[in-house]
Amino acid sequence: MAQTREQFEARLRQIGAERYHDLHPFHDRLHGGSCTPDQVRAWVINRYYYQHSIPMKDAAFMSRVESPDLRRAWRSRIEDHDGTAENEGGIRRWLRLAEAVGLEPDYVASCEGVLPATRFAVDAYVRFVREKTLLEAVAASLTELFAPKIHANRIQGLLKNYAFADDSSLSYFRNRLKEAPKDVAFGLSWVLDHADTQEKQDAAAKALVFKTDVLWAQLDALSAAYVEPARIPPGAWQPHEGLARQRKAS
Ligand SMILES: O=C(O)c1cc(C(=O)O)c2c(n1)C(=O)C(=O)c1cc(C(=O)O)[nH]c1-2
Repeated sequence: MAQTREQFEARLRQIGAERYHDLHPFHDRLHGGSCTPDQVRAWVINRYYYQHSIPMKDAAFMSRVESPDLRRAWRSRIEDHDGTAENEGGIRRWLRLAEAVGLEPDYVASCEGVLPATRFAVDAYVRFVREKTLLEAVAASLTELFAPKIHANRIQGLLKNYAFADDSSLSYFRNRLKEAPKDVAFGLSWVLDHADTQEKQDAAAKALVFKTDVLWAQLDALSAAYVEPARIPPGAWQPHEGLARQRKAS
C-alpha cells in the first residue's frame, strides 16, 4: 500500500539524514579548516565537474518533458547555472572560487585532471536522468532538500578558516541559498503528487538513494586521491598543475 504524503515525505527526509554527503569526513576536514591548500584545490577542480554537468542534466531532463508547464518550472535551473544577461550564473561563480584558491580558471573549466571516479559518478547521474522515468529524475534532484544546511555550514567554516574566503569567492554558495529553496519546493511537491502508488514511491526513494551515492562516491574518490596516504590516479590533477601564474613562481 502507498504511504500517505506525510509518511512518504518523512521517508525521503530520512534518506538524507542517513546518507547525505554532509556526513562525509571530507566535509569535516574542509569546513573545519584541516584541508591543505592543495586539498581545497582538488575539491574545487573535481566539484567543478559536477557543476558543469548539472545544466546538461537539466537539459536532458527537459528534452523528455512533454508538459510546457513542467518545462517552464524547470528551465530556471539551467539559467541559474549558465547565467543570463543580468545574472553571471553559478558556473562563473564557481570559477571565481577556483581563481581565489590559486587555480587558473581555464584549467579548471577544461575538466582535465578530474578524477576518473568523479567522472563516472557524475556521468552516471546525467545518464540516470536521461534514461529513467521523469519521477525518478525529479526524485534524484531532491538531495537539494539537504543542501542549504551544508552550504550555510560551508560559508561559515570557510570564512573562519581560510584566507581565500570572502564575499566574492563564496558567492556561489550564497546564491544557492537563494536559488535552491524554490527548486526544491517545486521538486518535492511534484514528487509527492506523482508518487501515488507504492511502486512509484519505492522507485522515487531508490532514485534519491542513488543520488546520495553519486555525491558520496565523489568525496570518497577525492579522499583516496588527495588525503594521506594519498594515491593520485594516473592522469588526475597533480598539485603543481593548473596554478594561476603568480603562484607558479612561488
Ligand atoms: O554543495 C553541495 O553539497 C551541493 C549538493 C547538491 C546536491 O545535493 O545534489 C547540489 C548542489 N550543491 C548545488 O550547488 C547545485 O546546484 C545542485 C543541483 C543539483 C541537482 O541535483 O539538480 N544538486 C545540487
